[in-house]
Amino acid sequence: MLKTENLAVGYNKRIIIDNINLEIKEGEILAIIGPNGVGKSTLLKCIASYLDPIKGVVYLDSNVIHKLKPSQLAKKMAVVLTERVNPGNLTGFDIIAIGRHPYTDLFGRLTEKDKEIIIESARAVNALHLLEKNFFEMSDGERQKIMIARALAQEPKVLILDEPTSFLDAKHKIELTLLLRKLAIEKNLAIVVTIHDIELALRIADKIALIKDGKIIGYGHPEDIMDKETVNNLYDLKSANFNEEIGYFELKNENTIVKKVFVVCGGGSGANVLRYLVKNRYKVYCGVLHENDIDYVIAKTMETVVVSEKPYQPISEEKFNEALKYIKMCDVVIETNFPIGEINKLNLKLIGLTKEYGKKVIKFSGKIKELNKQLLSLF
Ligand SMILES: Nc1ncnc2c1ncn2[C@@H]1O[C@H](COP(=O)(O)OP(=O)(O)OP(=O)(O)O)[C@@H](O)[C@H]1O
Repeated sequence: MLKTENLAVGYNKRIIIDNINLEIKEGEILAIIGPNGVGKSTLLKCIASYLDPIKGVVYLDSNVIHKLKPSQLAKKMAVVLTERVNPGNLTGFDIIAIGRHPYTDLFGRLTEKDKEIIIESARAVNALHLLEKNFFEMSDGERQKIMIARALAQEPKVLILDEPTSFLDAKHKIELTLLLRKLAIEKNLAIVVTIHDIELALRIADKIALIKDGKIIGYGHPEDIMDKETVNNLYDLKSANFNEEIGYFELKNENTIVKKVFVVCGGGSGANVLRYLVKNRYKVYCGVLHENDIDYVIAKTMETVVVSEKPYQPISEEKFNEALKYIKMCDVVIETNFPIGEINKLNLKLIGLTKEYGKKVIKFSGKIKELNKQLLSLF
C-alpha cells in the first residue's frame, strides 16, 4: 500500500537519511524511532509529500506520491504534525470539518453526509463532548484527539503522525496509543508514526524502523529487532540499559558510593528495592534467583551482581555458598517479602545465617520511605 524505494530525504540536496526502503500494509502500524535530530520528521514530511525526495520514490498503491495532486492525495492520506496550532476561535466541530475540505464544494459547504462523518470521526476518538468546545480552551490531550479526528474526517487510507504523544501525560499517552491500534484494526488504516517512547512503540507497532547516522539501522517486527544491543547502540546508552524482555530501560549500577547491600528477593518482590538502591548508587548484590525471575531480569539489566540458578532448578549448595560469600561482604541485607516455595526455604536459611554473622538485616515493609530511613540511620 505505502512503500519507499531507495528513498533519500533531506533539505537543499543535503541528504539526512539515505537508502530508505520501507513498506506498510493496510491495518499496520509502522513506528519510526531514533534519537533527536536524526531526521524522523524529515522522513515523514517526505512521505506526506510536503518535501520532495532527493533520490528514490514513495509509492501509494501503484501511484508515485509526489505526482499526485494535493486534492487526490488528501483523500488518501492525512497528516497530524506536532506543532501546536492556533486556529483562532474555532470549535472542535469546526476543526474536524476542515478534514472534509477535499470533498466539499468551492464554498466549503457541508452536506448532511459530511456532518455525519465529522460526528463519526469525533466518536472514533472519544471526543463527542468536545464538538462544541473552543479549540483554544482545550487541553493538549483534547486538542490531539480533535486533530486526529480531523485527519479521520478526510477518510484516508494512510495516517501519518509526528510524535503524537509528545505533550501528553501518562494516561493520555496510553489512551492515544490504544486509539491508534484501534484505528489500524477497525478502520484498516495504515499508520506511520514517530514516537520517542519505546515501551509504547513496542506495544502498538507491527513494524519498527530504527534510524541512526543517516540510515535505517534496523527494520522489521519489534520483537525481532529491539534487542538490548541494538537499542543501547541506537541511543549510545552508557548509563542505562534497555531490557528487551520487559521493553524498558533500567539505570546501570554505577555505584560511586560503595555501600554494599544484599537483597534477598524473588518473584518481583525486590523490583522496587533494586531500583531504589541503584538510583541511589549503592553497590547491589542479590540472589539466589532463577534466570527467568522478574527480579533477575531487572537486576541483570541494571548490571548488578546476581547469584542465579537455571530456571526451575533447586538452589545448589554451590550457589547457596556463593550468595553467602557476597552476604558476608555486604554492609546490610534487605529481606523482601519473597514467596516461600521450596526454593525460598534456602533464602530464609540465608537470612538466618546472616544474622549469625552479625550482619544487620532490614525487613522491607513495602514502603521505600521506611527503607530509606533505616538505611540512612545505618550509613
Ligand atoms: N526546513 C529545514 N531546512 C534545513 N534543515 C532542516 C529543516 N528542518 C529540519 N532540518 C534539519 O534536519 C535534521 C533532522 O531534523 P528532524 O526534525 O527531521 O529530526 P527528528 O529526528 O524528527 O528530531 P526530533 O526527534 O528532535 O523531533 C536536523 O539537523 C534539522 O536541523
